[in-house]
Amino acid sequence: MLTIALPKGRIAKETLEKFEKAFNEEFIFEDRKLILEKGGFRFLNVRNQDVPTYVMHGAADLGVVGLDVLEEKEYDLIKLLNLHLGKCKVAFGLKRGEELDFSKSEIKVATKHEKIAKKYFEQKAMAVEIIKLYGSIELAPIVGLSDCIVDIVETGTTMKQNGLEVGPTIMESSAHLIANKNSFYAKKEIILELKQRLEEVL
Ligand SMILES: Nc1ncnc2c1ncn2[C@@H]1O[C@H](COP(=O)(O)OP(=O)(O)OP(=O)(O)O)[C@@H](O)[C@H]1O
Ligand SMILES: O=P(O)(O)OC[C@H]1O[C@H](OP(=O)(O)OP(=O)(O)O)[C@H](O)[C@@H]1O
Repeated sequence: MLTIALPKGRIAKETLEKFEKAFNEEFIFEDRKLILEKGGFRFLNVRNQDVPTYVMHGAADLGVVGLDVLEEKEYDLIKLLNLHLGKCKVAFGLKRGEELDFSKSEIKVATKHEKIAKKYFEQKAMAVEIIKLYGSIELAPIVGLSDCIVDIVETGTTMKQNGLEVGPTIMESSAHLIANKNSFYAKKEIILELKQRLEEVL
């Protein structure tokens, strides 16, 4: 049986809709149940950021997750299919009217995306202090916690309403179907069949 980790939260609804179309059946995790069995597949209801962890450890063969989370986890997983949902970018946010002061000996960056931010500054050979936050990232430069932020931008409204401007983009993101490498080679036929079913409803 193939096990697929599906994300809770922001991209849950659109993800379930894709699977509903592909399977031509309703997909509902009843009440507090975290497992759903459908058409010979087992679906897991997990936190968005935990999806790659389940797939990496082989507890799920496949998963659906945003590229931003995948990049942040740095796991060696197969990207099978772009589902073209949950579209956003990971970008800098700066106080309106300000620019990054590259002459500073160390730039303070508040972010949920620690590794993505660190890699960006490493490539530019710039010293950076990463301040890990778990939400409300846009507050950080306004109250002097950091010089800038690296965060998800979808419409840009949150930055705008908090006195920030969207700066350079680090990466574009959308939800992808991902696979565990061993599962992919061991269960290639069924995985490719599922991929095709999803492709047909995109
Ligand atoms: N405006 C947005 N804000 C946040 N994520 C967005 C937005 N637009 C699209 N996304 C995508 O949706 C994914 C899910 O976001 P969500 O807020 O549900 O989870 P999370 O906070 O990253 O994870 P968790 O629930 O595990 O803490 C993100 O990883 C990103 O790829
Ligand atoms: O560009 P926008 O359309 O305004 O969307 C971007 C905002 O949405 C996300 O926040 P979320 O709602 O997940 O809150 P949190 O990060 O504070 O948990 C993200 O971290 C940004 O703050």
